[in-house]
Amino acid sequence: MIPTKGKKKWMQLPRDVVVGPDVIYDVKDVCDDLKLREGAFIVTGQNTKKIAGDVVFDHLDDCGYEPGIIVSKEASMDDVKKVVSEAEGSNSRYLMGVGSGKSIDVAKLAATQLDLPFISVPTAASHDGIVSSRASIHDKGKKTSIEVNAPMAVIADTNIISGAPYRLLAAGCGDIISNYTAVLDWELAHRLRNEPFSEYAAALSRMTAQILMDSPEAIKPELESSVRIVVKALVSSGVAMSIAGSSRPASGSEHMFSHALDMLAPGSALHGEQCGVGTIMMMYLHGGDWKKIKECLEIIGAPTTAEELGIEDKYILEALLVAHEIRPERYTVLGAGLTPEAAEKVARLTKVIS
Ligand SMILES: NC(=O)C1=CN([C@@H]2O[C@H](COP(=O)(O)OP(=O)(O)OC[C@H]3O[C@@H](n4cnc5c(N)ncnc54)[C@H](OP(=O)(O)O)[C@@H]3O)[C@@H](O)[C@H]2O)C=CC1
Ligand SMILES: O=C(CO)COP(=O)(O)O
Ligand SMILES: [Zn+2]
Repeated sequence: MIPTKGKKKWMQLPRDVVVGPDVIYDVKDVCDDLKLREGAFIVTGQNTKKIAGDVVFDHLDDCGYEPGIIVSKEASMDDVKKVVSEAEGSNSRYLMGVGSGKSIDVAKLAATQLDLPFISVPTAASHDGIVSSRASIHDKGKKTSIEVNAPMAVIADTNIISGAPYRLLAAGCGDIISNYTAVLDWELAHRLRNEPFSEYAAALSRMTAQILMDSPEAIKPELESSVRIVVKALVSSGVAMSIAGSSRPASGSEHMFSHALDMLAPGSALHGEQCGVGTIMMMYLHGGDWKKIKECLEIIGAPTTAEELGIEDKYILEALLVAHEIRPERYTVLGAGLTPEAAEKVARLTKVIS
């Protein structure tokens, strides 16, 4: 991983970002460009194996690159260990995460532990983890966000991503829109706690959310152009995080709320969906235009209520109460925590709960 001590600034960015229809067949060219040939090890998911994992495997196999493949079921430390052991056993020289957020995170962390290059091949544009230098992994009953090496390349086939359930793309939009409150929280921490702040990272992150907010009607199901907009925005968010050297520009109080929900009501809603709903409420707390956020998510077709998330009201309220404890070192608008009355007020006023 990159050394970050002292005044040194070391930004880790992907070298190749390939976005477009059928770019999955460019995988060999990308590997060649990175001087990675034999010894690919593919980490894929149960559903995404057929959709993309096998395609990448066959393509590299036909080229004589002798790939290996493993199916990961969950983003857990156990799965990471399995991947590390199999990749070591087969003398793999680089890893590829081909699938959704789970497979990409497992491959990303395994590659970092093995000190091997990593290529991200997302089958859905559901959050900016497809390009970031973080991996969210379950360990000992808790989900932790771990710093890892950024992907050497991102190959986002817009045909494959258009074929994914629309819900995943709408979730990706929620993750992008959440940049607004993340940056507001960061500015607050800079003013109140003198936390280091990067104007460039903040501006890029805010602009990325703004582009989406300016034309939410451009995001529609099964439209290649919509996928292209969202993928580019997710890459841009990832770059903002790389410039900052942390997830600060894209993860604030709304992400803490989402992380709290992951613990209280696991498996109910997608990361980006929860972040979108969190953004509505955190924008209210910031005194900003939360109605515009809600309206934009509604146009896209992303959830804006507890019911649409499939989460009971009581978990929304509990998550609001514990969110500030998720990452105490990251100061946000939640400060030292909301009172139960304040939590209920924000959730009701924004119509997240009824
Ligand atoms: N590293 C980071 O910076 C970040 C990581 N995360 C983490 O990522 C994970 C969530 O990722 P997310 O992608 O939202 O959800 P999941 O990884 O849970 O994937 C959702 C489902 O969609 C399926 N799927 C994906 N692509 C397609 C497709 N093209 N067609 C049909 N089905 C498809 C997956 O299948 P399959 O079973 O094959 O995977 C899976 O069943 C969480 O663990 C979260 O903590 C979230 C944000 C940032
Ligand atoms: O999801 C992220 C940014 O969108 C990553 O943020 P975390 O550091 O909170 O995991
Ligand atoms: Zn996120």
